[in-house]
Amino acid sequence: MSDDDTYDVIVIGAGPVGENVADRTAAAGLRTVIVESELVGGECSYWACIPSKALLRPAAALSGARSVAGAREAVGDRRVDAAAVLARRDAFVGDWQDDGQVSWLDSVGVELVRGHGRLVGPRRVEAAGRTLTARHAVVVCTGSRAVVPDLPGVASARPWTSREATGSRKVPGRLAIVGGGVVGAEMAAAWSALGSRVTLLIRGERPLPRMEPFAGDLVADGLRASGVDVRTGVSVTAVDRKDGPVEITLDHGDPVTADEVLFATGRAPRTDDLGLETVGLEPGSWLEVDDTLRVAGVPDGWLYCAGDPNHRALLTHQGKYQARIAGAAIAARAADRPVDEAPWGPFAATADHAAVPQAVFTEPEVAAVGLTLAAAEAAGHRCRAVDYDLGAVSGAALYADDYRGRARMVVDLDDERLLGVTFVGPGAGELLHAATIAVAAEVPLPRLWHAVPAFPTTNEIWLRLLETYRG
Ligand SMILES: Cc1cc2nc3c(=O)[nH]c(=O)nc-3n(C[C@H](O)[C@H](O)[C@H](O)COP(=O)(O)OP(=O)(O)OC[C@H]3O[C@@H](n4cnc5c(N)ncnc54)[C@H](O)[C@@H]3O)c2cc1C
Ligand SMILES: NC(=O)c1ccc[n+]([C@@H]2O[C@H](COP(=O)([O-])OP(=O)(O)OC[C@H]3O[C@@H](n4cnc5c(N)ncnc54)[C@H](O)[C@@H]3O)[C@@H](O)[C@H]2O)c1
Repeated sequence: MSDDDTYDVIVIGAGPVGENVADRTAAAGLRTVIVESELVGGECSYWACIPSKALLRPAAALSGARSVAGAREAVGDRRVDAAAVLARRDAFVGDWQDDGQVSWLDSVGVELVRGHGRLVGPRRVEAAGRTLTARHAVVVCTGSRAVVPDLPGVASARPWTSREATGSRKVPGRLAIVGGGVVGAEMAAAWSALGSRVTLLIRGERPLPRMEPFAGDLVADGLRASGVDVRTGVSVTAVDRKDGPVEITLDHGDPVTADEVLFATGRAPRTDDLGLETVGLEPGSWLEVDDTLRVAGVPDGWLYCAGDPNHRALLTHQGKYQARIAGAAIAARAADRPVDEAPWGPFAATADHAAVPQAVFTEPEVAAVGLTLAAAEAAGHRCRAVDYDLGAVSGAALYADDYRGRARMVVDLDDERLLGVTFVGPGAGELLHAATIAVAAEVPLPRLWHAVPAFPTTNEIWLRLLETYRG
């Protein structure tokens, strides 16, 4: 082992989360190396958040124009220009080249090793033929991959996963999507707008099952209005592709024929080929962490995990938040400074439990933070849901003719603070951060009454919700 191979911190995986951990530890003066097997920037930059939103935005812009008389006449019933949308997506992913992100790593003083990283015992990582040793911490930031269910015929059907759904250079004539989670709903919206005839196959009652039920219902209405065949309560039993299209058999109802089938059926942690067994952990498992992001059950506390593989919240912004906390904790422990793990302190990822925001870029958009009513009740809170028609707010009516949307806040009746907020409607994503602040800061409702929303913005929904609560 040469001194060159000894670092203070080794980060495995250079997605947004790994990059942020490495940035923090390097900034704290710790010699940091990051190991990446594919592209620096990770799934988020090349096959997930960025390309999916680049595909969705042009259709939303067009709908935005179409929803306002005066602008509507200018755009008529034109569709998006698919070639231009795909070219814009390609630009956002830098044509799947990571030079820009590699230069950034260089600029913040983080060393890059290209190759697959694998633990080979406590504090040791093998990558690119080298054995790297960490003085203070190894951080697993390896993300997640799509799970395709093991159905008859699935392998030979060459299904799409989120990678092909965000990266395809061709618009399939007919696209079937299995799974009504966030990927399924967003990709149905994107490809339908690009010209595919989309069938969305959902085994539950509605899309977005983890959100408030009205959110899934409004999204299903929006998808249907844009031409998507949304089928609920159906399960795929087999898929079959010979040379041409793929045939999808359902447990009941007519089979579906499509040119491509996307499985948007959830994620698995990329921890299966990581050498976890060499440190007493189960390969392929989600890694349980404490609030400083240290992996449970590892003696001496040198192993951390941030982002998707700890299964707290599979979202880029939440993983980056964990990265900031983990980076601070690693730096403090390395310097023998005390690490106060109290909730909401600099070393505790408390928001993971109480205030995770998410925006879903369907039409209408869904924006939610904290608990749904059902989740709040299941957690034993004495609570009340306050609902309001978002379209009845002046700002919304000005924003779009016939604005359709709904808002809900879930109030904890014992201490009069917000447990969760959901907005559904055009542009709802941009309303979310005020709600995140109110939930994370536990702002008492009597004080929120003094936060006056500007007129006439859609944010006036806050006033209407509070008035409704007060009665
Ligand atoms: C279609 C889609 C759209 C999404 N849209 C959004 C969105 O709009 N907003 C949002 O917040 N979240 C979104 N997400 C979720 C988001 O992509 C993930 O939460 C995010 O990518 C997690 O970041 P990460 O750094 O943990 O992992 P990743 O981005 O997956 O990065 C992990 C990196 O680790 C590397 N790696 C893995 N194993 C090894 C190894 N053994 N050695 C070396 N390198 C390794 C990988 O190559 C990869 O580069 C979306 C997900 C999908 C699938
Ligand atoms: N805008 C965003 O924030 C955004 C966008 C996309 C993805 N993401 C994140 O990425 C993660 C992955 O998203 P996802 O949609 O792949 O996963 P998910 O777990 O959210 O949804 C998967 C859906 O597929 C269904 N499913 C599973 N197996 C099935 C089967 N055999 N047949 C039919 N349906 C089946 C599940 O019931 C679930 O509703 C999520 O945690 C999500 O939060 C976020």
